[in-house]
Amino acid sequence: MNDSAPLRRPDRPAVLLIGMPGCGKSTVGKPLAERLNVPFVDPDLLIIAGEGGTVLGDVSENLDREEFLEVETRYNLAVPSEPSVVAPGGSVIYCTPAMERFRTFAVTVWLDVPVEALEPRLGCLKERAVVIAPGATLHDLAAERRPLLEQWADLRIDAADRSPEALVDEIAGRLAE
Ligand SMILES: Nc1ncnc2c1ncn2[C@@H]1O[C@H](COP(=O)(O)OP(=O)(O)O)[C@@H](O)[C@H]1O
Ligand SMILES: O=C(O)C1=C[C@@H](OP(=O)(O)O)[C@@H](O)[C@H](O)C1
Ligand SMILES: [Mg+2]
Repeated sequence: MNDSAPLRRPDRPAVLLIGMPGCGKSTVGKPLAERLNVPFVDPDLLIIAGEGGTVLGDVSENLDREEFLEVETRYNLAVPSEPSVVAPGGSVIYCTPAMERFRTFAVTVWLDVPVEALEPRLGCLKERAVVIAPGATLHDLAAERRPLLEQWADLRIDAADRSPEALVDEIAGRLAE
């Protein structure tokens, strides 16, 4: 993470939201896109529409971890490199080719929410298709993902105990600096 580089650059017209499942990427992404007056893209919805099913779990149930990440990589690689706010599934950080490409046209913002705040927000992890090893806890997952989130993020936002509106204000403000 490089906190001193300018965030807003003409060659990076998109905003990519990353973070643990339940941190609010989809919830914050929509009003952030409205604020920035750009389209909102939720690649998970494109996966469901393209692969069939009503929740992502329908897509993932017959796939192993690597197969699911291949599907996720493919759909994220297809996101247009245009002004937009993109809110993929939290597992996008494992999709290296897609992340390398996002890095060429998006500012990556990490919504950092502690596990204690995520737990009550998350319903069925299986229905959400969370990429988690059998028997692993959300704490295990957060510890595994933190280095990757640090690696990919241009900006970390402390998103604990803050409303989506407050987060939109902060992200839009930081992008305008
Ligand atoms: N800032 C927030 N404060 C309180 N609840 C939130 C906040 N952001 C999201 N939520 C709630 O948490 C749940 C997960 O949000 P979601 O946007 O689906 O997260 P993600 O896309 O990161 O998995 C939803 O029920 C949503 O209403
Ligand atoms: O973090 C994860 O392993 C996942 C989180 C889910 O998305 P959200 O982060 O939007 O909950 C899911 O759709 C994704 O593909 C897998
Ligand atoms: Mg989401």
